[in-house]
Amino acid sequence: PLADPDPGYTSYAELVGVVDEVVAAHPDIAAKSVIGQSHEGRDLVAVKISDNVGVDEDQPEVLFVHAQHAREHLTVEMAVHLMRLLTDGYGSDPRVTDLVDGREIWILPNVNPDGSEYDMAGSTWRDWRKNRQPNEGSAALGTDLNRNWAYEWGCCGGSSGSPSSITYRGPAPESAPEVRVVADFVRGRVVGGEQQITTAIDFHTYSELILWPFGHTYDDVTDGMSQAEYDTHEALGEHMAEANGYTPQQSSDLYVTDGSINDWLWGDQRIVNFTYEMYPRSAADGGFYPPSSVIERETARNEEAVLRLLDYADCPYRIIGEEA
Ligand SMILES: NS(=O)(=O)N[C@@H](CCC(=O)O)C(=O)O
Ligand SMILES: [Zn+2]
Repeated sequence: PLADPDPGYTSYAELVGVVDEVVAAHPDIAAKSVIGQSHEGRDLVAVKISDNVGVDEDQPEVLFVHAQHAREHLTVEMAVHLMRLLTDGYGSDPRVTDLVDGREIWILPNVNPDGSEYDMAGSTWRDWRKNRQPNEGSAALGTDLNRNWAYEWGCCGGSSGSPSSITYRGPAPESAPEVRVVADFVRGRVVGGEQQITTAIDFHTYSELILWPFGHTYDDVTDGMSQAEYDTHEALGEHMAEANGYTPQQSSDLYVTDGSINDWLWGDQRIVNFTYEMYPRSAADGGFYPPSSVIERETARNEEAVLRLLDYADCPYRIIGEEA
């Protein structure tokens, strides 16, 4: 971009370059695929990391989603960090090697590239959150991707019907091409009638939280969430929070959301999943725009927590001593 509010953050072009570099350096365990396009036509990329990466092996799959919200740029840096952790560590770090051998890991490093690019195109940050899709009958642009998912969409006052709102849910579930593409990718991981993805993290900023479903209700246990399933989310959330110092809680303890990825991944696909709200804890420490000098520290901070999710990916219910 002509200007750049903080060159330490990774632009979309730089991100594609990093993906190509990682895949070229580790062709046996890393592969890039394009799963679709954003509204403005940018490729939505998926990086698969696993041994025999070109073969769909019968192994538990884990999904990492980054940058649903444009201004949350630290989440793209988290994706870059994870790509490097899981490839550079292979063959040298025994824990990383075992996890890459025994799982198929999918990193979607930026699912809202139009928004990310718009937010960093000027000499100052633009505070953009949504995608860049026009809204019929309105001058206001953008859908909030994290209100556009097709489980209990718009059910509960956890989103807005107004195109100008930053939590605009869109005119219909999956009306945002970026959501449709990612949802189709996840549905595509149902093989022989079974969803191969067992666990997932959707990265956001900020507040330093680990959130689990549901967001659309304050109830722990409800239709689609048994006590054992809730306890599994809570125990795994707490286990990860011990590693990174974030605060673990149900998503609706923060505020009610509807149409979020959390609720769809669990409610529709039965994927045990979490939203990470990364650094900082408060606006006083930079809010959505901490200086790029914190990137290394605040991405490395999540290594152990992510590895703990990968540990349990074969059977998340093991954490409460159950089979499934
Ligand atoms: N990253 S953020 O937008 O500040 N918070 C997320 C929280 C996600 C959730 O509660 O599930 C959101 O409102 O979509
Ligand atoms: Zn967010």
